[in-house]
Amino acid sequence: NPPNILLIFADDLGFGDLGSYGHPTSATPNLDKMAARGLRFTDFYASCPLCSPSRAALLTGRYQTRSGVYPGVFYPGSRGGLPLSEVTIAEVLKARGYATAMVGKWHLGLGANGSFLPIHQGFDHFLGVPYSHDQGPCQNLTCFPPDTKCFGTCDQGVVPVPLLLNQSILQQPLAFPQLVPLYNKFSRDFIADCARRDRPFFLYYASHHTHYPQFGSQEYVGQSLRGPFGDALMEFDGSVGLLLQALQENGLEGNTLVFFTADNGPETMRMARGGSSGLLKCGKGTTYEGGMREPAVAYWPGRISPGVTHEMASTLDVLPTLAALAKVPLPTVPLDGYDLSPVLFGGGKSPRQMMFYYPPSPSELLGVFAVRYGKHKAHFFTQGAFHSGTTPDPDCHGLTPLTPHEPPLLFDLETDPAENYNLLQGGAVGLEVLWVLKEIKLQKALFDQRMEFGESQIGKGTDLALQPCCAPHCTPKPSCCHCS
Ligand SMILES: O=[N+]([O-])c1ccc(O)c(OS(=O)(=O)O)c1
Ligand SMILES: [Mg+2]
Repeated sequence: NPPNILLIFADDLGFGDLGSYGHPTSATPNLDKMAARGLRFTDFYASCPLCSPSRAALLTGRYQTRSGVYPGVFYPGSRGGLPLSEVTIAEVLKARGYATAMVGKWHLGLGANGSFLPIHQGFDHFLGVPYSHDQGPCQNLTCFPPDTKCFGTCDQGVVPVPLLLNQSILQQPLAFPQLVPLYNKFSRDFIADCARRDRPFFLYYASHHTHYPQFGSQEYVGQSLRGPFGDALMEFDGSVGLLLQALQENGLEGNTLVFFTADNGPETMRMARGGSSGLLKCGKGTTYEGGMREPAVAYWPGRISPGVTHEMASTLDVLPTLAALAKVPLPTVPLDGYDLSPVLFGGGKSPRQMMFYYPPSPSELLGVFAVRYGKHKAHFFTQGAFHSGTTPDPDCHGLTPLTPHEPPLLFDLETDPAENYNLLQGGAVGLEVLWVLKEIKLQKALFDQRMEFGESQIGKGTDLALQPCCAPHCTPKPSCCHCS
C-alpha cells in the first residue's frame, strides 16, 4: 500500500507560537513531541500571507495567481471558488485508490448549490465550515463554556456560520464548544474505517485554531498560561495528539506521513488574542517573514529521521511531494512546487532554492513584492496590513502605504532573519552583494514574465442568495437562517 497521508493545517498560527519554536507559555506537548521525533523546518513558507490564496496553493501546488484565488479571501456569498478545473491533492491521490476526507475550514468557495465544496474537489467526505468562523455574527455565541461569549462581534449582516456535512447544513449557527470534539471523532472514525478496509487514506485536517475568535471545549477552558489564545492552541494540540493516537491504535504509524503547517502569519492586531511570529518581522497580510514563514513538521516514524532542517520549502511543495510518495503522475499543468523527498528522507538539499512572495492583492503590474534567493531576500515593494497592527513596528501597520524600493531592500536571512539590517545601506557594498542584487532582480523579472494570472475568482463578488441557509425560504435573510 502507498503511505497514508495526514495533512494537519492550522489557521493564523505564527512562526513563534509553538513551544518547540520558542514560545514561553504556549502548551503544545503533542506538536512539540512530533517536532522532536520528526523533521522540523525552520524555513518553510506559505504562498501568501492570507487564508484562501494560501490554501489554494497548498491543495494545487500552484500559486494563487494561476488558480485565480485572489485578491483577499472568499466570503459567505462569494460567486467564485477554487476552479473545478484545478487538480487538488485529493484528486491526485484518489486516482491511486486513496480514501479522502476533509475536516475543518475550507475557505475555497461555496458557489451555487455548494458547487465548489470539498466533495467536488476530490474529497469523499467533508465535515466543516465553508469559510472563516468569524464570517458570521458571533457576539451572542458561547466561545468558552459554560458562558463566555466570543470576543468582539465578528462579521455582521451575513448568515450565522454553518457546520456542513458534505453539502448539508448540520448546525447554523455552529456550536463552538462542541466543534472540535466532533471533528476529532469524525477523523478517528475515518482512520479506523480505512484501516479496517485496508484502504490508503488522505485526511486533510484544517483546524480553525488559532484564528479569531478563539474558542475551546470545556476541558481546555482556562487551562493555559497564555489565556484564551493559549486555551484554543491547547485544544488544537490535543487534536493532534488524538490523531497520532488513532494512527497508533490502528497500527498505521509506520506507514503514514503526518505533515503539519499553517496558512499564514499571526494576526497581531488581536494583541494578546493574536499569535506571534517570534523574532520574525510583522505578520498576517504582509510579505515580511512573519507573514509567510510558518512552523512546519514532517513526521513518519521509521522513515523520516528526527532533526531540524534549514532547507527552504513551501506549501507549494506538498502536492508534488505527496504525488512522488504515492507514485502517481503530476497534474499536466504548470506547477510551482518541488518534490521534497531529498529533504525528508535523505537529509539532502532542497530542490527549492527560491521563494516568491505575493501580497494579499497581487497585480501583474507590480508582480511579486519580494524574492528569496538562497539566504538573501529582496523587497521590491513593501506594505503594511491591518491584520499586522498594534505591534511597535510601524512597517507592519495597515496605514503604512505601498512603498516601492529601487534598489530593493536586501537582507541576509541567515545572519538577520528579523530583516533589520539592509545590506545596501550604511557602508561599502561588496561584490558578492552586488552579484546577488543583479541575480535576484533577474529572477523576479523572469518569474513575473512567465506567471500567467488566471481570472480572479474573488473578483466575481458576492450574491446574498448564495449564502448557506438552513431554512432556504425563510425571511428576513440573513438572520432567519438560524436553526436550533
Ligand atoms: O482578509 N480578509 O478580509 C479576511 C476576512 C476574514 C477573515 O477571517 C480573514 O482571515 S483569514 O481567513 O484567516 O485570511 C481575512
Ligand atoms: Mg488564516
